[in-house]
Amino acid sequence: MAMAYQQQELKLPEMAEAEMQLLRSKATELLLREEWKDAVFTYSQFITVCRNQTPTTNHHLSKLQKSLCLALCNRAEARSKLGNFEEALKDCEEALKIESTHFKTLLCKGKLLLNLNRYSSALECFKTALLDPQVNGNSENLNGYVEKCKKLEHLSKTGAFDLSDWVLNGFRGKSPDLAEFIGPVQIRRSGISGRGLFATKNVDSGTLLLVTKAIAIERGILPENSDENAQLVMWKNFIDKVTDSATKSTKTKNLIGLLSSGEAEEGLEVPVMSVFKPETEDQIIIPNEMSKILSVLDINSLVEDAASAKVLGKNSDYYGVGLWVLASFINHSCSPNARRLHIGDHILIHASRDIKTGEEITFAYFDPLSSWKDRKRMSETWGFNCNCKRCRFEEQISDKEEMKEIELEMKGGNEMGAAIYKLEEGMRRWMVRGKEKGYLRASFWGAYFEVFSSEKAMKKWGRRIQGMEMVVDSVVDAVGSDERVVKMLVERFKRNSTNGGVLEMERVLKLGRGVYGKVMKKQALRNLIELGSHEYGY
Ligand SMILES: C[S@@+](CC[C@H](N)C(=O)[O-])C[C@H]1O[C@@H](n2cnc3c(N)ncnc32)[C@H](O)[C@@H]1O
Repeated sequence: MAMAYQQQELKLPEMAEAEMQLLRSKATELLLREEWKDAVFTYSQFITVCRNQTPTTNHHLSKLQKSLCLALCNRAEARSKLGNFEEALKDCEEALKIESTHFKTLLCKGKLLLNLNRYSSALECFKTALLDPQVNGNSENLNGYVEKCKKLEHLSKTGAFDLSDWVLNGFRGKSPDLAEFIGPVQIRRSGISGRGLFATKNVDSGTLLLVTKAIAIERGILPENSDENAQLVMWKNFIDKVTDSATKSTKTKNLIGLLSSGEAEEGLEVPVMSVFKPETEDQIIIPNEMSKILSVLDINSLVEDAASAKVLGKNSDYYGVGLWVLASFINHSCSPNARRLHIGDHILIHASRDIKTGEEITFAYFDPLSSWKDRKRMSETWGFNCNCKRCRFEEQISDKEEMKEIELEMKGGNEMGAAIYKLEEGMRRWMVRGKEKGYLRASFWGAYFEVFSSEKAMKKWGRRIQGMEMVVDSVVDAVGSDERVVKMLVERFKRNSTNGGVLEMERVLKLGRGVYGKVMKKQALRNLIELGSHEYGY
């Protein structure tokens, strides 16, 4: 009996060693074959066997630790390929506890942190890795990462993005480096509904307010005649993606837990801005609200190619739906002061006109250049009744008999010049002043556009209606910059290029900054405006 025990004692480490050897080869092969799930499973088995070993000598201990460190690092690699960044990060941290300068782990951890937008921590990792003597062959690659981290960290602090080269290259080549950025904004309780985003300082049109990466996006090409089924499939895939991200990351789950599900918004917590910063450790503790995920997505998902949005670098059949957490705190207004730009998985929100400290930042969930009745219908589809200043004013005025006649005339496709003339006259008699004129003109923008772009109509009505520049100014004052308004100015600019061209171009560029943001130089902006002017028409 004693003999058998002794034999077993002697054999145990060897058996374990053999088992480890087997698991190691299997896991390496799976890793090479990019079978990430199975690789994670096999490395986990290896790690358990390795941890259960009792080292017999110091040499044995050091051998076991080396094996454990490498296995943790490889499991991290496989987990990161599966998008399981948090778990992968934990593996890296454990591996680095064993060997604080393990080159491969430092590289893996750096890339993970970069993916999680934690630029300064990623930079630390890459810098430490650079100190490794075995770096030689890899130094160029590593220096590239160091530079990228420095650049992104700078961008995340300053918001000094420049998309000029990419735009000027016709969106070809490498897409621009984008970092998460929180500008002069703060979440507060809103007079519109629940919480909203507010400006913490005066900003002018085009100023970048925030840049944030999507939790998940589902994209596809949806031709105009595609059936509802195709949209439903996309929506289901999108829900799966969000759920998957939330399952893999506690932070993501907690952030989603902050979002409104459309009910009892007044009672919702007002989060501090630091929870949205990628470097902030997980600090929100919220009960698991995943059961509400469907309504949260219903209320907060954004379609990339919607009103108040531009998608850069994609074709026109393209359709994408996504969830951007911080942008989800922005309420709707029919008289909005911000717009969004979609580039890759990032959303960039910028002021579409000048905004004052303390003012709520809003964008339009649906087209602000549409009539009050159409907007009312769209806001009901969204599940709320828009009660913004513009809607309140237009609701009142919609009772006037004359207004009803004007609407009918415009709908009937009658002479738009006559209808506009009637509207302008009406506004004079009803003593409509200031911004309110812009509200009504924005509501009937299609008609103004038709008249201002037709030489025949202008010959007949031009003298009797307000000048185009005044109309443009008042519309921009009411709803912020819009590419359709810019388009009209561009066309006029082309017609009158010999007459005051420079000033007009400056004006177009100013409005262009409201549409695309101050994220590119003049020439690139000009190109975009030119592209935009081919895109829209009535
Ligand atoms: C994306 S969330 C905006 C942030 C939300 N207020 C919160 O507290 O989380 C969209 C929801 O906000 C509310 N909302 C946004 N704009 C509104 C408006 N103009 N009027 C009324 N409710 C609005 C609606 O409940 C809508 O479903």
